[in-house]
Amino acid sequence: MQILTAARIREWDEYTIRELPIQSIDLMERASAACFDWLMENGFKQNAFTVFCGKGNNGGDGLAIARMLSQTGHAVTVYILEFGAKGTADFQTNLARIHQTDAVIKFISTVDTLHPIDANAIVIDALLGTGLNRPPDGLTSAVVQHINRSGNTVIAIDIPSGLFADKSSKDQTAIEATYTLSFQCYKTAFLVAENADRLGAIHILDIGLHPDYLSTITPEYQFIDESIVNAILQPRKKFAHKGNFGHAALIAGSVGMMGAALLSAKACLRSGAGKLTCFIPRIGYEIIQSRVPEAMCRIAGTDHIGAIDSFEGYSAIGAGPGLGREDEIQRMLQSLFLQSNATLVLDADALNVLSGNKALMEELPRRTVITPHVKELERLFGAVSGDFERMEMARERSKELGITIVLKGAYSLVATPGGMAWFNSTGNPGMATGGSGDVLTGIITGLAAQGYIPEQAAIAGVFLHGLAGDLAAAAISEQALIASDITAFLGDAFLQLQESSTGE
Ligand SMILES: NC(=O)C1=CN([C@@H]2O[C@H](COP(=O)(O)OP(=O)(O)OC[C@H]3O[C@@H](n4cnc5c(N)ncnc54)[C@H](OP(=O)(O)O)[C@@H]3O)[C@@H](O)[C@H]2O)[C@H](O)CC1
Ligand SMILES: [K+]
Repeated sequence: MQILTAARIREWDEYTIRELPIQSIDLMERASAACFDWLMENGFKQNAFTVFCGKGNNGGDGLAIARMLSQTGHAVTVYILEFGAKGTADFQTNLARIHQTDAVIKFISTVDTLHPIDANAIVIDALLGTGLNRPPDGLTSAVVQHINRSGNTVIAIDIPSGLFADKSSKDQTAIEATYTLSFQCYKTAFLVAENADRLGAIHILDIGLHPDYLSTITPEYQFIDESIVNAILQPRKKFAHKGNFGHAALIAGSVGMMGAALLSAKACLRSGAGKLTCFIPRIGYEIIQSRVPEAMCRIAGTDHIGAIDSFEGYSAIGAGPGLGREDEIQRMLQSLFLQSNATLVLDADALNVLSGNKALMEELPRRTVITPHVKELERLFGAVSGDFERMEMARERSKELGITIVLKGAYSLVATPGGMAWFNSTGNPGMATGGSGDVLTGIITGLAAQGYIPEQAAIAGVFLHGLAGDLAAAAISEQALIASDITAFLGDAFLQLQESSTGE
């Protein structure tokens, strides 16, 4: 699924009106009917409604929905936010149409005309949509706060009023919706943590915008879905041998942190790598040898990793889980960057070492994937004011350094050197648990070892990681999920992908 900016959505609207063709008012009718149908199919058949409308097309949608509700016997009160200016043409048409119904229509022109909302009514928020061009203030802000304070169920049309579709709305007054019914595609605003309290449950409604438009644009953001991952992953050939699937290496673990190495190693093997060598300190030798018999072990250092003589012979090397931050580790990473031709996957302490020595960043090979969480990204590249700036920073640094950046979060973002950014669509809060990141490092390393280029390994890796987590949560709950369950369900994740590609 595409994630489009407000400007792109407007273009898509115009393209549909021109090419389908369809009249603008009929497109509004379709959008409104999709909302009305959703309300009828999702438990709101018996309710009374209070509909708040602005005078743009979002308000036009609100009026059309109100008409449909009134015509089907619902008690409907409509409040129109009135600044004296005329509404859009489609708003005006729908205003004329709603006068033919029993809906009660009232205007809000001052704060004094704000009346308590009927406690039993479902509130429809159609004040402002993707046409928002400044933070709400004055009367608009007062109406938004009035709705938020009511405690009623609030259903936002297209986007909670007061939220920008594609930039930060932090500290701005905005509707806190229970549900958001949005048209056709995700907006970036739906994917950032800073808006979490405003969006409620999001439902994307198909309003039949012309699909051909999408082939005329390169969107800034995309969702990673099954079809994208299936296009990346290749089936294993009948006469293949383990040499065809690469040799992965993991540099991980230290005293007290061998679990991180273990989690990465198992996930790496379960991702299909042909062979795996683990570079570990002596302290972890028996642990890895007995718990992951499929992996080979090379000892480097005693309590933590020390010098490694050769990085040759590996198609991908993952470094970071449970490493520690000793000076020797910094020297080891420096020689890794200089000597290895493999795809590198850097996480956790490898990133902390990089943050402590920014000069080392200049030496990062271009075939590197880094997998920071929010704090690690800021330690690497500097503080930001919010989620949107952070995403932009990931994109910029990815282009500048020529590396792939996986910014981990509820919707992990994969920023690629070509300037594209991909949001992951799988995963759940149960995965916010120790070791989950180590599993991801193992998966991406395992995929890269098989010859997938860094950005493909990152895109397929985050998707598989999230999907395995979703399957694990479905089986044992989000609460009980631990990182090794993600690895345990990787097989089911691969099977689900295969089924979706063969249409079984
Ligand atoms: N393709 C689709 O998805 C369809 C979307 N539809 C609906 O249309 C809206 C977008 O409608 P639009 O008329 O472009 O914009 P809005 O209704 O969001 O806003 C209208 C005007 O409001 C003014 N504005 C902007 N910011 C503020 C603010 N902070 N306070 C007060 N007023 C504000 C601004 O006008 P100004 O002259 O005052 O600058 C806006 O122009 C979309 O969200 C969908 O709901 C179609 O119905 C179907 C297809
Ligand atoms: K709205």
